[in-house]
Formats: sequence, structure tokens, C-alpha cells
Amino acid sequence: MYCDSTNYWFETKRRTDNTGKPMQSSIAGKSFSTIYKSFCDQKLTFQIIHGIDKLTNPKLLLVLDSSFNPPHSAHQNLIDRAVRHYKNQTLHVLLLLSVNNADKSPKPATFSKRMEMMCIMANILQTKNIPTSVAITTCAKFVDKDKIIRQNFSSHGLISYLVGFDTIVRILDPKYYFPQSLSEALKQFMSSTNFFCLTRDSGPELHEQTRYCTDISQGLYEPTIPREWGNKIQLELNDEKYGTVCSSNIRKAVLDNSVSEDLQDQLPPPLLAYVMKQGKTLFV
Ligand SMILES: Nc1ncnc2c1ncn2[C@@H]1O[C@H](COP(=O)(O)OP(=O)(O)OP(=O)(O)O)[C@@H](O)[C@H]1O
Ligand SMILES: NC(=O)c1ccc[n+]([C@@H]2O[C@H](COP(=O)(O)O)[C@@H](O)[C@H]2O)c1
Repeated sequence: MYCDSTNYWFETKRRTDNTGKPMQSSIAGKSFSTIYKSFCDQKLTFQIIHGIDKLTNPKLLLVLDSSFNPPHSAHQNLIDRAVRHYKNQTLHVLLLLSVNNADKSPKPATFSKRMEMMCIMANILQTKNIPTSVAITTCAKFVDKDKIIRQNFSSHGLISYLVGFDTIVRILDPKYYFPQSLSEALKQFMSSTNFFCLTRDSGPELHEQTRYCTDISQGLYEPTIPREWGNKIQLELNDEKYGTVCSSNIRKAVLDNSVSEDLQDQLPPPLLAYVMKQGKTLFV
């Protein structure tokens, strides 16, 4: 794998994300709340806050867009599975937080903590030799995120979005694009994009989830979803231990006074340490 380490804005070795000490931010030692405030004050729409500022060679960009509230083991597994799927390709991972959500109202107080947790996850991936950057954006829909990523970070090369089944279904839901039709709204986006998707235990039966792409390819969703989009999505069965993990359950467990052992299968160790140290204040 390729990592353009000369472009790094920070020195990874100095970071102490798993010792319980507060992390420094990635931009010239600024705090995450200062970075977030300045992002808002400047009315920016996209900013890399950790990692490289540009992909210099055309390469595969794997984007995990999430609320990261908090990042968890199933997110990490989604990345690990995608990296295995795209093996032998030069790739870079982008962890992307949207400060506007297509469905949920924002909770600004926690954005700086989420940014800090994303950087902890980036460092976990870095130690596994998976080059990773972290960014924030105001774009809520994937079609808009894609435009802004290409303008600011990666104009060439393939982008693959790493998603769970609930998200691919929402990306292909016409209600987000009205009055445009879905095929019109996503025409350009789908021509240059791939998805790597894992099933989730919530939602339809697993066998119904796994046949979604074949159904699209066979024209079952036409005229709404063009059949040629079926082969843009690589949809795989999730690992049994990760299918049920979700941020909402972790937030609930923390607010219900759960102890570290209750969450150790749901959070990678450095994030478990962070979440336990912060406790309930992280989610109120
Ligand atoms: N257990 C999981 N298996 C597969 N994909 C997942 C899993 N958890 C989250 N994802 C995917 O990761 C992406 C980001 O997830 P998101 O931030 O919505 O996490 P979440 O755990 O579902 O959060 P919340 O519980 O707060 O809704 C989405 O595409 C989502 O489908
Ligand atoms: N049509 C779309 O592009 C679409 C639909 C629903 C959610 N999203 C985005 O997916 C991300 C994850 O959303 P949830 O936290 O609701 O799972 C968010 O950035 C949200 O804005 C995009």
C-alpha cells in the first residue's frame, strides 16, 4: 500500500491516543473545538483535519462516512473487509464526518469529541499500515460529499464508499432527491463511484439484503433504480460478531453505567479507553 507520508501535517509518533492523555489536534496543535469553530466561522464546506491534504497519485480512495458517535468495531471491520476486498490496490482511507445529517438534527457540542475519536481510529488504522486521513464536511448527501471530496482531496481515481445495508438503501431512496428523479440526480455520481457494503442485523432478513444488488441488476427496481447500478455495489455478508454493533447501543450502554467489559467487543481498545474515560459526558 502507498502512503504519501511526506504530506503529513503531524507526527504520528508523538500522538498518545491510547494512554488516556488528551490528544493534540492534527492542525498545528490546535484543539479540536478550535478547529471546528474556525471551520464554522470560515463557512467551509470541507476540511482535512488529520493526515494528508491531497492524494497525489491516482489511487483508490475508500471513504467511511459516519456520524462517529462513537466510531466502533463494526466501522473498523467495514474498513478491514474493504481493504481485504481491494487487496493489491494502492489505497487511502478517508474517515468523513458530516456536521449536517440527511436525517438527524445536529448536536454541535459533541463534534469536537467525535473528531478526536476519528483521529484515534485513524491512528489505529495507521498502525495496521492502512494510510488514513480524517475530514469534516457540511454535505449531508453522498452525491454532494462526492463532489466536494473530488474538488478538495482526490480529483482522480476511483472512490469507493464503505456503507452498511441501511445506508445503501437510503442513498438509493428517491425521497432525498425530489423533485429530481433518482437516476437523474445520481447519474454522474454513479458513473465514477463504487460501494463496498456489508449487511446489518437490523432491517430486512440477511438473505434479502444479500440479493439486493442482483435484484437491481435484474431490473427489479426499474424504472427507479437503473439495472446497471447493480454491479457498482459489492455487497457481502457481515461477520456475525459485528452485524449487531451500532453507535446507538454503545451510547445507551454508557448512559446506563455499563463497565468496560460490557463494551470491549464493540469498541477497539484505544476507543474503549477514551469512551470509558469520558463517560456519560460524551453523549449528553
Ligand atoms: N454493524 C454494522 N455493520 C455494517 N455496517 C455498519 C454497522 N454499523 C454501522 N455501519 C455503517 O457505517 C456507516 C456509518 O454508520 P453510522 O454512523 O450510522 O453508525 P451507526 O452505528 O449505525 O450509528 P447510530 O446507531 O447512531 O445510527 C453507515 O453506512 C452504516 O450503515
Ligand atoms: N441520500 C443520501 O445520500 C443519504 C441518506 C441518508 C443518510 N445519509 C448520510 O449518511 C451518513 C450516516 O447517516 P446516519 O448517521 O443517519 O446513519 C450521514 O452523513 C447522512 O447524512 C445520506
